[in-house]
Amino acid sequence: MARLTIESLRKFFASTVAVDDFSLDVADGELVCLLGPSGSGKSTILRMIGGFEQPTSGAIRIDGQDVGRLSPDRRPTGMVFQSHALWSHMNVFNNIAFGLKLRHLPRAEIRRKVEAALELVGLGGYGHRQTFQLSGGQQQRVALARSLVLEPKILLLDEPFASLDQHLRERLREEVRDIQQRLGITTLFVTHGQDEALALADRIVVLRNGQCEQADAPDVIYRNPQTQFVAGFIGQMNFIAANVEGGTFRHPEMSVAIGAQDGPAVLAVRPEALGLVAAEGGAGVTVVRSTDFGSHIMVDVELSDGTRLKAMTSPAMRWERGTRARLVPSAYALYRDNKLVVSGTVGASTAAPAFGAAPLVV
Ligand SMILES: Nc1ncnc2c1ncn2[C@@H]1O[C@H](COP(=O)(O)OP(=O)(O)OP(=O)(O)O)[C@@H](O)[C@H]1O
Repeated sequence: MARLTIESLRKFFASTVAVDDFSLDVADGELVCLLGPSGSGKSTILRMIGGFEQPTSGAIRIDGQDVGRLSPDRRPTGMVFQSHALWSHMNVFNNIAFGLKLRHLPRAEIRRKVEAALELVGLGGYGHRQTFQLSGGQQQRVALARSLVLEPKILLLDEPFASLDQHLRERLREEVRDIQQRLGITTLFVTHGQDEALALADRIVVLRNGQCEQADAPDVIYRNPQTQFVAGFIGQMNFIAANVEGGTFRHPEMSVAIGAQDGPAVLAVRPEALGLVAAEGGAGVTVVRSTDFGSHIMVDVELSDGTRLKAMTSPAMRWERGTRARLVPSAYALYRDNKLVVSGTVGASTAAPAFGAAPLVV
């Protein structure tokens, strides 16, 4: 087990700022997911930790030791890439044994460690296979075993399952979580997939333009997003732009007493916190689509200004296209210039936003 500390990391590629003043502390045995859109700097951060890219500035410490000047093979890190890059001229055993042979371990010990690693990734008895005889998922398992057999202090996973189909990806991520917990290995996992991050992580770091937007436990990221970007990036979110006037967010179809300063703002409401009631006399919003997911129905509605929103309703209610409805939000967050101003539940008094203290946006 090991602790990873990243201090003010920066990486420029000519005029491109890939990583911009990024700091992070990862505790012993913690699994942190780096999540963000394409080009937000996730892989570059991982590659700098693994030693495959030199930082422009900043420090990377593992258990307090600055590893910045060490080559990848001298760092206590193991990295698994999206493309497994197994050596095709070697069988599975030799692929996994390669790093141990470089360390000149006795043959019996190499055999014991390789077999243990194969068992760990569910490939016991596959040592003699050639890599082309393996499925994509099995090849990624070998890549994982090849890293784990070297007993790294820090495991770095760069979208390791991105090339696999959804079903296999879900299965392998459960297995990785299981192995990671059994070994208690400190892990950084890069992913595009919010579901993957929500399912796997002890903590999610949401990146944007090389900077950290928010680093928190998955439930906090989902329920209490501190920026409009995070609110829109994780899960489904409705955004409505309007003015706050006299302490009330005023949109023709949705007014919420909000206790924020007057001025333009964006109200965010999750579909599960947006209720619909039938509107009388042609007032309200218009139902444009209703999709039955079995456990719930997702109703798309259109506001008078053309804004489309999603409301999650119970299967007991049917909403035909063209029906008029009134919006009843139960929880919201208000953002201004990307920053959270206030969040709350409708009808309850609104509190100043503070981690843990602010009402949840559900
Ligand atoms: N070797 C390189 N040379 C020049 N620019 C690079 C290089 N590697 C990355 N970049 C740039 O740095 C930025 C961050 O890239 P990075 O690959 O870290 O993003 P990412 O979040 O991992 O993206 P993706 O999800 O698409 O893999 C991007 O603008 C990218 O074009």
